[in-house]
Amino acid sequence: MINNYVGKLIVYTGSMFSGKTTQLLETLRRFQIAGYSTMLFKPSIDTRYSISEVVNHPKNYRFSAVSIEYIEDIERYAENVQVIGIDEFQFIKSIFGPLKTINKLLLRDKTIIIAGLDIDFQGRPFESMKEVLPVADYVYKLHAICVNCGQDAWISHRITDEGERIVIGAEEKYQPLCRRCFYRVTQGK
Ligand SMILES: Nc1ncnc2c1ncn2[C@@H]1O[C@H](COP(=O)(O)OP(=O)(O)O)[C@@H](O)[C@H]1O
Ligand SMILES: Cc1cn([C@H]2C[C@H](O)[C@@H](COP(=O)(O)O)O2)c(=O)[nH]c1=O
Ligand SMILES: [Zn+2]
Repeated sequence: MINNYVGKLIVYTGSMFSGKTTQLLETLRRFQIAGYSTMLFKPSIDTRYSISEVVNHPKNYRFSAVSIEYIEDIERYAENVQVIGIDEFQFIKSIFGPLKTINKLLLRDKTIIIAGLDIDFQGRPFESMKEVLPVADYVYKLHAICVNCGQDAWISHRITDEGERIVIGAEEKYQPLCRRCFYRVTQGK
């Protein structure tokens, strides 16, 4: 097979439960079927469901993954890899800014598929996602279903009283809500 799909940046974003991880794993699987070598990375703080795998919420997709703290770590692992997946991109730290490494890898003809939250539980954009979204070749904004009204969800509403920005969890801590339901629930509007 001729592997001529190279050097593209693909981003899946949206709230929790919108299908970002499922799409990322399905896209990686398709590249594997097409004969490309792949490697998946995730932030080391994300220990939800599995330490050595990325697993989607319904647990019907799983994929072996390497835990990293910094985006710069990828260069060490991915020298001979054609397609790189990165889950929970919003939590991957960087020394020189995420674009430096991303651009370097793209210029080495590696295709990169990112899945990450666009905004946090208060609606503030995640900085690293703000950097990659405008420079991506393909951006897919996905939507969960608002658990209150069934519209497209916009935000991952935290239902515990934890105030820190990073709190790892799933449905026991977060609910996808549309904008209207979020403001009604949080500000009584
Ligand atoms: N409110 C919801 N809206 C849509 N999907 C939901 C919802 N709650 C649970 N799910 C499940 O979550 C899946 C998406 O999981 P996943 O791909 O891990 O999402 P993400 O990575 O965006 O959090 C859906 O296919 C569905 O089975
Ligand atoms: C909104 C929000 C989420 N998180 C955490 C919760 C989960 O562990 C991940 C998101 O996972 P998913 O695959 O997108 O469902 O992020 C957080 O720490 N802070 C937040 O504001
Ligand atoms: Zn709603």
